[in-house]
This record gives sequence, structure tokens and C-alpha cells, in this order.
Amino acid sequence: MQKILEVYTGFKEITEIIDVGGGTGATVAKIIAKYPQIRGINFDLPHVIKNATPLPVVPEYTNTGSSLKLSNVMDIDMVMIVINPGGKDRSLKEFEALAKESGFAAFELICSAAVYSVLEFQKKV
Ligand SMILES: C[S@@+](CC[C@H](N)C(=O)[O-])C[C@H]1O[C@@H](n2cnc3c(N)ncnc32)[C@H](O)[C@@H]1O
Repeated sequence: MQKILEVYTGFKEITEIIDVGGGTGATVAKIIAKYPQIRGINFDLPHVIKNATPLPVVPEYTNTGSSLKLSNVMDIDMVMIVINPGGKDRSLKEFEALAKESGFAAFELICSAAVYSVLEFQKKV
């Protein structure tokens, strides 16, 4: 995450962020530490949020078990596809298809750092 924060500038204009499957909230906490104008929401399962170390982010609970679809969270600025049952490695073409299927207007690979890539899904305006 440190490397991504060094190369990715897309958080500069953002005022709210939801980390989907954010675990303990450590990632979103790093982002808002660098960009304090951002209101951070850590979105994870109730038992994960309950056991997470308190962080200066807003915890958000999901109300269902495992059927999270991108179209359910159209306001997200950053999405991490969870590596869990039902999650999978996707090629760029597959991410593009997922974006279209979920109602996003555009999809772009912005940059990479270490083994991670920043993918932007843009909603229709
Ligand atoms: C591989 S972990 C990623 C944790 C964190 N993003 C990180 O990088 O350390 C996947 C996370 O997705 C969460 N998760 C799985 N299904 C979910 C659902 N339906 N709604 C919200 N979070 C979910 C898990 O509880 C877990 O914390």
C-alpha cells in the first residue's frame, strides 16, 4: 500500500472512500493518513469489524453473507476484489467485462506498484 500511495495520485480529489472487504481497516487508514480530506469507510463482515483494531475510519457492515456485487456499491472509489470463496484472479479483459456487466461506464488500469495494480471503475454520470 505504501508503494501504491507513492505512485497513485487518484486519491487527491476524493472526499469519500469505501474499502470493500477492508479487513481490519489498515488499508483505508493508510490512505486517509495521507489524504485527511477523505472520509474512510471500512466495509466488511460483522465478525471482522467487531474484532478489528479501532481505527479512525467508519465501520460499515454488510447485511448478507457472500453475494457482494459491484452493482450494489456504485459509490465506491476503490474496489478490492476479495480473495475468498467466489473471488478469483481476473485478466484485464475479464475486469472490463465485469465493469460493463455491473453497470460501470468505464474501466482503466491506472498504474502498478509491487505486485498490485490500481484499477479505476467509473460510474455513469
Ligand atoms: C483477503 S481479505 C482482504 C483484507 C484487506 N482488504 C487487506 O488487504 O488486508 C478479504 C476480506 O473480505 C471480507 N469479505 C468476504 N466476504 C465479504 C462480504 N460479503 N462483505 C464484506 N466483506 C467480505 C473478508 O471478511 C476479508 O476481510
